Amino acid sequence: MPAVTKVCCIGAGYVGGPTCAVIALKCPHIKVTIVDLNQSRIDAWNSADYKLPIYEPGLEDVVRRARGRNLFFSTDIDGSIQEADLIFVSVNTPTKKSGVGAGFAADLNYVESATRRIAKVATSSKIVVEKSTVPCRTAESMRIILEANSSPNCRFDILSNPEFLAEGTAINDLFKPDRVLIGSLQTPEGIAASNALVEIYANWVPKERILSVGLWSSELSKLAANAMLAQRISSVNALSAICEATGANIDEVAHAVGYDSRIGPNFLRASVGFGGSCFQKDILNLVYLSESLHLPEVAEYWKQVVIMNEYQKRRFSKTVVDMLFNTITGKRIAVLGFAFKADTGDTRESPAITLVRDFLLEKAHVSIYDPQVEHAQIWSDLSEALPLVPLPNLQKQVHITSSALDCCKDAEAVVIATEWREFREIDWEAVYRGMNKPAFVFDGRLLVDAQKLRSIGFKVTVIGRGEQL
Ligand SMILES: NC(=O)C1=CN([C@@H]2O[C@H](COP(=O)(O)OP(=O)(O)OC[C@H]3O[C@@H](n4cnc5c(N)ncnc54)[C@H](O)[C@@H]3O)[C@@H](O)[C@H]2O)C=CC1
Ligand SMILES: O=C(O)[C@H]1O[C@H](OP(=O)(O)OP(=O)(O)OC[C@H]2O[C@@H](n3ccc(=O)[nH]c3=O)[C@H](O)[C@@H]2O)[C@H](O)[C@@H](O)[C@@H]1O
Repeated sequence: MPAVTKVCCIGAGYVGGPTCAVIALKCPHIKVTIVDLNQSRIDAWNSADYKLPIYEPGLEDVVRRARGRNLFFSTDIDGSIQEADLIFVSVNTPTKKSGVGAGFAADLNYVESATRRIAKVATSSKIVVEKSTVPCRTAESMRIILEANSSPNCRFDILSNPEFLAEGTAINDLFKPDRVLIGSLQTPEGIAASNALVEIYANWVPKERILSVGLWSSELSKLAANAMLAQRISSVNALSAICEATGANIDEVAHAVGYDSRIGPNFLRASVGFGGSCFQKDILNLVYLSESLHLPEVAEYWKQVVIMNEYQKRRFSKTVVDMLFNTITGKRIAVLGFAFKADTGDTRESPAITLVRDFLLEKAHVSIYDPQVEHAQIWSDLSEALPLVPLPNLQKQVHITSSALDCCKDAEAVVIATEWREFREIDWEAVYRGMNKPAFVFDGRLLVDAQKLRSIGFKVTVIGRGEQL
């Protein structure tokens, strides 16, 4: 099989954009075109002042170095498919909202329409790479669609190459991945296609970190990795509830447990709950897969990870109400952070949305500050979370500010929902002066120095710490 010289990536989102921008940077001999149906997203990727559609540390530098050289962003999907030797399908795979499997199964509509587009317009053979996270055996459906619709002189080899980057550290994760996973059919053609993709990554990833496996193992490994990561967080969050009830300290417990080299220290940070577009969706996907395979005990096991996460969010918002003398009606609650984690402007499944919704249902006034999230995104998320509340009513109850200090002014309580570093460094004495008394801080991210805040006068509650106030 000849070496790949032209790559197309369908889907210019959080994964397609950074992943293929890095491929372009590291492989100057390959032309990479990232395409999307969404014109405004492509315009943002092409913007002269590099106001890119996603915030990701280091991304702008990568795009500056490669864009116009061998990296292009376009809405000419057909043209880009036609010229490419290898096509990444990197479209969204959200949880289905209706029909069979609603609330659990992945909605494969976008994957299917991208696949059908490839089949329709391709005039030469292609390697088609599943980059999106998909249920096990999706590659089989893609193959059937491609073979049934393509012209006779086109051959399609399908690979699975799931992405493991985390938002906020995407560029570093892509530069130095723990591993690159490539799944293929174990036929001579499948292995040749896999080798062609290995050659691309080998431009910067050590070969021993590029793992070649079977197609179905690759698809399942991605769901498994996310499920096991989320499981760690739900485990530590379950323990945080025990800590609060017993006087133990979750930091100390996680540290002690993580010291065991078999367990390891990472991803044991108690929080107000995990968010992000993937953990919940991928676990629900695994639950659905298990149920479809008539494995109800396995399905129940994984479902519990999501149930625990919902419990943690509810538990936290209840603590706020309980501590504020069992009512927050008419009180102002300042929510610091709206993104699902620090260093991203992404709010998908952010725990902050659930917290704000809970506070609004308790008839509180809520101020929100996040250094990266667009105000329009916050309104859209809250409108979706409270579909029965018209936007003008929402706007009477919610106030979005452009600084942490403004956000906290006249509040009864500050709730830390995202671990932005700047929240640790704000002038807490000034915050205290501007608040109603008693002034409460609820730290859902183990971020602040509780003792220091207490010495200023705050009443501080930290997730997973037995000692309160
Ligand atoms: N966000 C993340 O950190 C990670 C996401 N993933 C997986 O990667 C996949 C993509 O996720 P994101 O990039 O976050 O989604 P996204 O929603 O940010 O981007 C997907 C893009 O695909 C475009 N699109 C959809 N159908 C199309 C079509 N037929 N033709 C052209 N463009 C089309 C959409 O307009 C959108 O811009 C998902 O399966 C996700 O589970 C995997 C690892 C990390
Ligand atoms: O498939 C995906 O989309 C990606 O999902 C996660 O990446 P991401 O969601 O971007 O971010 P994480 O750092 O994993 O954080 C997820 C959530 O868990 C929370 N978290 C993380 C770690 C921790 O110890 N505690 C904790 O509460 C974060 O605050 C955040 O809300 C995985 O880490 C990636 O490997 C994977 O590629």
